[in-house]
Amino acid sequence: MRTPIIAGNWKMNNTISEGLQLVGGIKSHNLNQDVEAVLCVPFTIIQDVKKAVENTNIKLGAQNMHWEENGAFTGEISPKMLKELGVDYVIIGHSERRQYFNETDITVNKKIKAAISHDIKPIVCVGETLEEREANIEKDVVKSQILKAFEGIEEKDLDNIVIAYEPIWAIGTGKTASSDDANDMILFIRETIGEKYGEKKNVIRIQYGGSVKPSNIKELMDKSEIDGALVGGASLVAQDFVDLINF
Ligand SMILES: O=C[C@H](O)COP(=O)(O)O
Repeated sequence: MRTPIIAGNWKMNNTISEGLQLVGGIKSHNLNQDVEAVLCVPFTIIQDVKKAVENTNIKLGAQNMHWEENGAFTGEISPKMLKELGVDYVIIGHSERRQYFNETDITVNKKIKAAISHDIKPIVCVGETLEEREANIEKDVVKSQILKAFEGIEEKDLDNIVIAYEPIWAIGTGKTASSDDANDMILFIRETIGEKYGEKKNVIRIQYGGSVKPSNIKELMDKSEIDGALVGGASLVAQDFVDLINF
């Protein structure tokens, strides 16, 4: 039985005061304790959100990190720094990082290894573009992303890795993949993991992401292979995020 995990990705939104107001709104509701709730917040708010979620079951995440512990990498944040702040999760390889910041399958792989070695759980993002889906190569694309991301990753680490399948055409567009299409691709990802790791495929949690909102969460979560959601826009509204956790 895989524990459902719903993670909010605030992206580049919320100052400290705005973020604390949002967390306050979320905390003022009862949250389903059987669902793991994660807030992936900007680096500038991590310390404050950490304090704000103390004594709750809400977990803390970052949205990116470098793979080295320290060094001459101006503007970067290391896994060691995140660990010191008490971060539980880190998003790796989000399509916006791949698209705008030259994130590659190679850097994704290095970052996953660095996260694991610092005891931070990576949320590894994969997904195809609209052009790739229209060319019917979406499964080839996603399989290649998965195999490259998991190069050199040991079977024992799969318990602590989450995959997020996010078709790029569904991110922030209001277009959601149908729950059947999302489930079909997530099953395919699970089978791909199975080819490499055997029965461990049944342990790894795989989320769907892309225009997830209170009105479609239940249909997605009812699918056999979908273990949760990585949520952008709807995670910025306290009531919506609460409704997602309490689907
Ligand atoms: O990380 C979250 C995804 O990019 C989805 O964003 P969205 O829910 O705004 O479509």
